Amino acid sequence: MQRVVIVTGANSGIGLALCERLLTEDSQLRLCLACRNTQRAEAARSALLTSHTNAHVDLLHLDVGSVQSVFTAAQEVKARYSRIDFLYLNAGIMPNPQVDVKAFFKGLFSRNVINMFATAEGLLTQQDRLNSDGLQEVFATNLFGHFLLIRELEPLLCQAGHTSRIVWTSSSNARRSAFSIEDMQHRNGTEPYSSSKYASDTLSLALNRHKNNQGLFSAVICPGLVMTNLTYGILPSFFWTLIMPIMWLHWLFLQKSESLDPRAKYHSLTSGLGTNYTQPRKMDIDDEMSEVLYSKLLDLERVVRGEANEGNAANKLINST
Ligand SMILES: NC(=O)C1=CN([C@@H]2O[C@H](COP(=O)(O)OP(=O)(O)OC[C@H]3O[C@@H](n4cnc5c(N)ncnc54)[C@H](OP(=O)(O)O)[C@@H]3O)[C@@H](O)[C@H]2O)C=CC1
Ligand SMILES: CC(C)=CCC[C@@H](C)[C@H]1CC[C@H]2C3=C(CC[C@]12C)[C@@]1(C)CCC(=O)[C@@H](C)[C@@H]1CC3
Repeated sequence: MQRVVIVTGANSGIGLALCERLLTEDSQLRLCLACRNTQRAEAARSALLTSHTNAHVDLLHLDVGSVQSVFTAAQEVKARYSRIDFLYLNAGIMPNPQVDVKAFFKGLFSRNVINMFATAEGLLTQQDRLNSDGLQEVFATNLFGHFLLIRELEPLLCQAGHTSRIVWTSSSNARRSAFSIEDMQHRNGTEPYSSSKYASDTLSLALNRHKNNQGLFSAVICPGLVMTNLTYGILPSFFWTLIMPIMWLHWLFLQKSESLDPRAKYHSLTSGLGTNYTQPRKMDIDDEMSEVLYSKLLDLERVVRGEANEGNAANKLINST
C-alpha cells in the first residue's frame, strides 16, 4: 500500500534532505511537503522530482507558527488523505541567536569542552517575541503548532488496525534547566530554543503514554550539528569551516542498533572513519512533568480553539498561559 508521509519545514536543510532520503528508500511514497513559503516549497518539489522523476510529491501550505494556518492545513490533509503513516515534525526556528564568545573561550579550556561543542550549553541565547496569536514565537513554531497539528490529525493518525508514527526533530541543545513547566512558553528566559526542544522531548513521552494504545507512536531524533540556514544564521559559513577539525572530537563513537525507545533520543553521529550511525541516548525527562505539560497544552488548545472561533486572538491568550 502507498505510504503517506508528511514533513513540516520540508523546503530546506534537514527537512529537504530527509525527503530526498525517504524517496530513495521508497519511491512509491505519497510525500507531502508542509511549508509556509509556497515559492520555496515549489522549488523543493522540483528539486525532488529532478532526482526522483516518478515520485508523488504534494505541497501543503502550513505556517506551523499560526493557529489558523494549522487548522486550515489540517482540514486540507483530512480532505486529501485517508490515513497518515509518518508525520515528521521538523519545522523549527532559532531567531536572533547570540553567541557568548567569552563563555566559549572559557569553556574551550574547561573539562566541559566536549559537551559545549555537542550541546552549546551556556553559549547560545535567542531573542523571542510574541506572534500574532499572542504566543511566544519559538514555542508556537517548534512545539505548540505541531501539537495542534497532531490533535487535528488524530482521526488519521489513530486508526484501528493501523500504526502511525510521529518523528520530532529535536536537538542536543534541549536542556531540562532551560525549561520550566510554570513558564512553558519561555516568556521569561533567554533560551527559548533549548526550552522548546526539551518540551518536545517531554511531550513525545506523554504522547506515547496516551496514544500507543490507539496505534500512534512518537519518537525523537537529534540530527547533531548540520550546516543549514539555521546554523548559518548563528555564524557565517567560514567560521564553521574553521571549527570543523574540533568537531571531529565528537565523531569517535561506535555504531549500535536498537529498536525505538520512547525515553531515548536518537542522535545522528559520524565515526572517526566517516561512517554515519545513530546512537540512542536516554532523555532527561520524567513522567510527571510530561503529564503536566500535556494537560497544559490541552488547556491552551481549548483557549486557542475558543479564540479561533471568535476570531479574536492575542490578549486572552497572553493572560491565560
Ligand atoms: N541544523 C542543525 O544543526 C540542527 C537543527 N535542528 C532542528 O532541525 C530542524 C530543521 O532545521 P534546519 O534544517 O537546521 O534549518 P532550516 O532553517 O534549513 O530549516 C527549517 C525549516 O523549518 C521551516 N519553518 C520555520 N518556521 C516555520 C513555520 N512557522 N511554519 C512552517 N515551516 C517553518 C523553514 O521554512 P522557511 O524556509 O519558510 O523558513 C525551513 O523549511 C529544526 O527543528 C531545528 O531546530 C536540530 C539540531 C541541530
Ligand atoms: C564565537 C565563537 C568563537 C565560538 C562559538 C561556537 C559556537 C557558535 C558553536 C559551538 C557548538 C555549536 C552548536 C550549535 C550552535 C553553535 C555552537 C554553539 C547548536 C546549538 C545549533 C543548533 C542545535 O540544535 C545544536 C545541536 C547545536 C549544538 C552545537
